[in-house]
Amino acid sequence: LLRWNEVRYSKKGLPPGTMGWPIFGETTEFLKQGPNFMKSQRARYGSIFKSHILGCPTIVCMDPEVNRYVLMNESKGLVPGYPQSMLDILGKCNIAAVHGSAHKLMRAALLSVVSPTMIKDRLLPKVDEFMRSHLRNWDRQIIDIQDKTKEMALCSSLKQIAGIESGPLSESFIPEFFKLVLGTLSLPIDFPGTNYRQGIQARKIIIKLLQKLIDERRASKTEKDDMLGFFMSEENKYKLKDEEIIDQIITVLYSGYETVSTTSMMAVKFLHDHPKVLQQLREEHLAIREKKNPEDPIDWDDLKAMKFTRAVIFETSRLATIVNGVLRKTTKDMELNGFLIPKGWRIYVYTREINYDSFLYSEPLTFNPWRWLDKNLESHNYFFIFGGGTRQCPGKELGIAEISTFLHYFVTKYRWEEVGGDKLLKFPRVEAPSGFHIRVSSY
Ligand code: HEM
Repeated sequence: LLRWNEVRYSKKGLPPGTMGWPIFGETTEFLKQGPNFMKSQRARYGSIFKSHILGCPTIVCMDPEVNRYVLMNESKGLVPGYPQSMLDILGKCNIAAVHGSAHKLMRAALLSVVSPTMIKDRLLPKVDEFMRSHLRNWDRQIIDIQDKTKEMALCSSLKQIAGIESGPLSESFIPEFFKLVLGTLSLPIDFPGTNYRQGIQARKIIIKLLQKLIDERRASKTEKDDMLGFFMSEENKYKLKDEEIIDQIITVLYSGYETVSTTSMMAVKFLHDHPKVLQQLREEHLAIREKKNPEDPIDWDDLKAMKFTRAVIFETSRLATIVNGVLRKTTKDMELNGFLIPKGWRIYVYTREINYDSFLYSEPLTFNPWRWLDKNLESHNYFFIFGGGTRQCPGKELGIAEISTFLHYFVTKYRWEEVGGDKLLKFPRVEAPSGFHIRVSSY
């Protein structure tokens, strides 16, 4: 079978590599050995090799220059290649499901609700208010910071999107959102009880809840200063249909959920392990607090002054590798770096190893936020922490604003120690399977 499968995919011009078993391919090796599988294949076949993972014939690309090319050249037939379950559950107007001019429109509309002006005037005040109340009463508690940062990412988004705070709406929304997330990561098997079916049902409920909200707002003719209010506003030049607005909202919730929460959790972990970094971070935040009354919120100028915080966030994302890479697929046969890639194949733009490249980052395994202050690393050509090219993360600054505000209140109010023994998995996702527990006390 192994041989048959190799012959089946042995088209001339394809990169070297192995295809594993029919149907399963090399998915088990990929998930079990993770980064080591990728590194050993690279050692054997070079930075571009073929494989069969997660149900598709795939070209894994670990070459920074070629990765950059793939990200910059969507128009040449390199469109997002995310799994079917994700597309079904996130909706047909979801940004990852649209290409060309439709993508341009959806992206521009999305960028307008997370623009610097929106963050400054409308979103940051909400984030600030949310973080204050979320971090209240942690004193002398043992908390699971993984749980708390997940709740934080979701509830902070709900507040920014539609002013949704604790109450009946959030109580019906949150469990459905969790089902939706699980569904997007499952095999598309539409059978009663499967995660996929539950995800599809959760999507329907979420659509109903959001549509009701839109109808109520329209009927009451009130204009709110949140993201939904901006999408619906007369002055907004992007006139989206209701179903498009709803898919945009689901996109914002989904894209900012695991990224923001995991980065925040890992920042807490690295700060705990590196007291000098924590000390400098705390000084930055105490200096901001000193100029304010206790009740004054974090504003745009404060955010801009948080230079070291930004460096801590980048260094956390780099060292923990919150995002291993992104997926594309070919819409036609094409040539890539001298190889011929058939139509419909996945391209795994695998960026993880770039984070540990000693040419870009000296002593790459050391947690050293100062490296981001010395040089302008954020604008180098292979900075892929937030993706790149036409689909570079539109929520980057909003995500950084949220994590910075969280860190502001966390490090100025509390000190903490790990309760210990909690395991952290690094691959395929950064997570603490049994939670990540810390003992918190007031500072
Ligand atoms: C630390 C936090 C974050 C990280 C590390 C991150 C990372 C990324 C990456 C790597 C991509 C590229 C995906 C691809 O090329 O297929 C991306 C795209 C995207 N991100 Fe983020 N993200 C973060 C926060 C957010 C937030 C808060 C939002 C909310 C608005 C958001 C919304 C999006 C959207 C909508 C896309 C797709 C853009 C497109 O297809 O044009 N992200 N993000």
